[in-house]
Amino acid sequence: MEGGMATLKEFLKSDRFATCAGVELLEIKPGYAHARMEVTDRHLNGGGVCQGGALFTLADLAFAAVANSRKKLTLSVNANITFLRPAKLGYVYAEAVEVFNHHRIPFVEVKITDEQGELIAVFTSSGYRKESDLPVDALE
Ligand SMILES: CC(C)(COP(=O)(O)OP(=O)(O)OC[C@H]1O[C@@H](n2cnc3c(N)ncnc32)[C@H](O)[C@@H]1OP(=O)(O)O)[C@@H](O)C(=O)NCCC(=O)NCCSC(=O)Cc1ccccc1
Repeated sequence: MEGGMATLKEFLKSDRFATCAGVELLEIKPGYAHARMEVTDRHLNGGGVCQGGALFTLADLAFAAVANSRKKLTLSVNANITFLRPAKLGYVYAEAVEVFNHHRIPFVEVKITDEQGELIAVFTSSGYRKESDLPVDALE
């Protein structure tokens, strides 16, 4: 990011691993974020379904968006994912909600669904919110 102030969406584009995996942030509001990723051939594991780490990466960026939507730098200190159904080729969506907006240790839940709206995975994470302000002036 050049010249200081930008949006949180632009700030998070510097997460090149997630960007390379095809993760796109669709919406960020205070306490809420929506993201998607297209599952392509390169996301598949040996079993022919979307690799778990790819789904984790989608959830991780959605976590980053919602946890940082308060404009204070917030990093994940633990994360858990439960895979409920296999994801096949096509879009998967992540809806992230800050369930507990604690000033220091917020808690976030991310639900991943497929194009049919079927629940694919649930990710939960606690963040650590630092005092430092993010160099952003808007969310999107
Ligand atoms: C940021 C912070 C959590 C805190 O930093 P500071 O404020 O400088 O403070 P300090 O490090 O001194 O810690 C204070 C105290 O807390 C303790 N403690 C720490 N963790 C734990 C624990 N899990 N469990 C128990 N205790 C823990 C620590 O030992 C210390 O204890 P002490 O006072 O000596 O007794 C730092 O430890 C860190 O970077 N951790 C790795 C986070 C990371 O890499 N996450 C993944 C990537 S981010 C992501 O996924 C999303 C994203 C993307 C893009 C943008 C944004 C987000």
